[in-house]
Amino acid sequence: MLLSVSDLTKTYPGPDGQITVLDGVSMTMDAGETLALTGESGSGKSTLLHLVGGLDQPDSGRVDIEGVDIGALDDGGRAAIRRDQVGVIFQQFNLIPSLTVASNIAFQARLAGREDAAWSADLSDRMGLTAQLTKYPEQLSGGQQQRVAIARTLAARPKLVLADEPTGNLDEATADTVMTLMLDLVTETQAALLMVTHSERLAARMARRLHLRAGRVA
Ligand SMILES: Nc1ncnc2c1ncn2[C@@H]1O[C@H](COP(=O)(O)OP(=O)(O)OP(=O)(O)O)[C@@H](O)[C@H]1O
Repeated sequence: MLLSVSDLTKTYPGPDGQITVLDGVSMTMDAGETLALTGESGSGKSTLLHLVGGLDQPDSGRVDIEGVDIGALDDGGRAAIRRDQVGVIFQQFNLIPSLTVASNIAFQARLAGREDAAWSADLSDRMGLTAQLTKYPEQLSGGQQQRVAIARTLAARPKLVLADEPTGNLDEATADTVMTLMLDLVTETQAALLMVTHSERLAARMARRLHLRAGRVA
């Protein structure tokens, strides 16, 4: 099993005391699986994604990635898991403004010790970014930046890809094309994909679905 989430709870401080955002969420994913995370706005989808990626800590419960309890790791250990095993794609791209598109794409793969020029070139080509490689992020459209963010994550060949509305900024036709590419690429690299989406159309293209309602698996 690649990912195991057990009885995860998370609260945030609210005006009238703690607000429970996740209320005992459990789930698992095997290597290579695709899973759509759906639910109304505020149901806890992004919070769950952050906890799985070790970007935030739960109040209770645990997350295991490849059998390692990431809550038991120190900051350095969690950073190493994020660098080596997990790729995140958020709506806000988080590209590095001072690096070219090509360097942005190579960046995470280099950090993970898996730089592979041929694979990066293949990704750039398939994402339609070859003509943009020497440009800087600010010179790209939103949709192009989104594709760079996806290519950068896949270039490092993570075992688990966490994506929060990765095609949320794209028009429907482009979103479908990028989604097809993403699904092809995760299949090729045997990565698992856990993706938050509000789109029924995109959710239907994933193998499984987990629906959250008020912080619980519905
Ligand atoms: N850092 C925070 N501090 C306080 N409350 C927070 C924080 N982050 C999230 N929340 C609250 O937790 C709840 C769940 O947020 P979350 O972003 O996980 O929902 P979501 O299902 O991803 O929503 P959306 O579809 O709108 O992105 C919301 O009520 C939100 O206001």
